[in-house]
Amino acid sequence: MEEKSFWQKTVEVLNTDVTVLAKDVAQASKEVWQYKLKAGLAKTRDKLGKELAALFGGGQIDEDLYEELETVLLTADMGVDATVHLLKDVRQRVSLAGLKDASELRGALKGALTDLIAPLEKPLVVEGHKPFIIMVAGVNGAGKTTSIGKLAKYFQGQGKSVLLAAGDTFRAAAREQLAAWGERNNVTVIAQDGGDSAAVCFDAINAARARGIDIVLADTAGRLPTQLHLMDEIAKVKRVIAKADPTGPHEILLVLDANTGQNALQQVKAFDDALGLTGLVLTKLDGTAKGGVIAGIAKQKAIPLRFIGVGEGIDDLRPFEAADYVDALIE
Ligand SMILES: Nc1nc2c(ncn2[C@@H]2O[C@H](COP(=O)(O)OP(=O)(O)OP(=O)(O)O)[C@@H](O)[C@H]2O)c(=O)[nH]1
Repeated sequence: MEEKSFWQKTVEVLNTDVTVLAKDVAQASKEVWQYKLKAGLAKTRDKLGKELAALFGGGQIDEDLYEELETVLLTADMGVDATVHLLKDVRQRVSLAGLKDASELRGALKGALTDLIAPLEKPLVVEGHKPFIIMVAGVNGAGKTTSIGKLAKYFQGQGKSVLLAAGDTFRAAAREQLAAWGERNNVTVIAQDGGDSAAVCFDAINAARARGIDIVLADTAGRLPTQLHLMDEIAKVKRVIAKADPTGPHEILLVLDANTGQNALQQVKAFDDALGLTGLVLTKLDGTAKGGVIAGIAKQKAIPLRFIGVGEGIDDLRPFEAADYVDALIE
């Protein structure tokens, strides 16, 4: 074999160092996120954790214990269906493993909850279309505009170029919020004074195509599922996007505020009926003790939970990972 030159050896060493460094950075970033997730879920964990600690403190597993567990899960906003499902699963685990002591229920519950919410863990892959068009919907104040800013930063971090469509033409402040954010981060924002949402999205897609942009993030105005004319209007936005690109939109995200608890389930159903959702974003998990709502969502219909938000900071939105979530929720 030919002897390697000095430069070949040097390049090899440098490459190894860069790989090791990249791994260190990725690991550190994951640890920071796990810490944030834990801190963010503190309110839910404090409530749930204290109640579970009292239950799992000791003694025998009996019917009274199951009843108390049922109450704890319901008050953590898991909802009736998810609670019934979890209790059944926990009972099965107890009988299969021959568990007797209450302290052993913790592991059984964690296993059952992880299995229930695991189908929601499907990260968004923004490949296959250029531009990849992501339409963002939700009720007023759910965190749509803020999440779009965070997502733009997240995708830029993956080396993608991003263009924002200020499709929330109803709230002038939303357009300004997006424009200011775009300016700070060197991201083009397509907006119109008083224009309609569908027209802004149409223009944005054409602009993105002309500029060779990878991803279009389209904001829309907040609306309640009961405002039927506004639900019709958002269905029109989707149809107009498909006129600009017959393959789009490639992702239709519903942004949900975790504080709404069980009400989130109705929002998912109504927006799914109107738009055919492909993904969810759950924001403000940091401000609520209702983090259990994820279980309710999973039980109703496992629409992928693409991202969860645990704060107002630009890096406080990340892909959802079921096991991390359960670890942060139940110690
Ligand atoms: N604590 C916390 N606050 C958040 C999070 N995500 C968004 N917010 C805050 O929620 C508030 C509303 O966010 P917006 O992004 O303006 O909501 P929107 O859905 O665009 O609102 P409309 O345009 O009125 O429909 C802002 O003050 C955000 O900073 C989160 O994960 N945690």
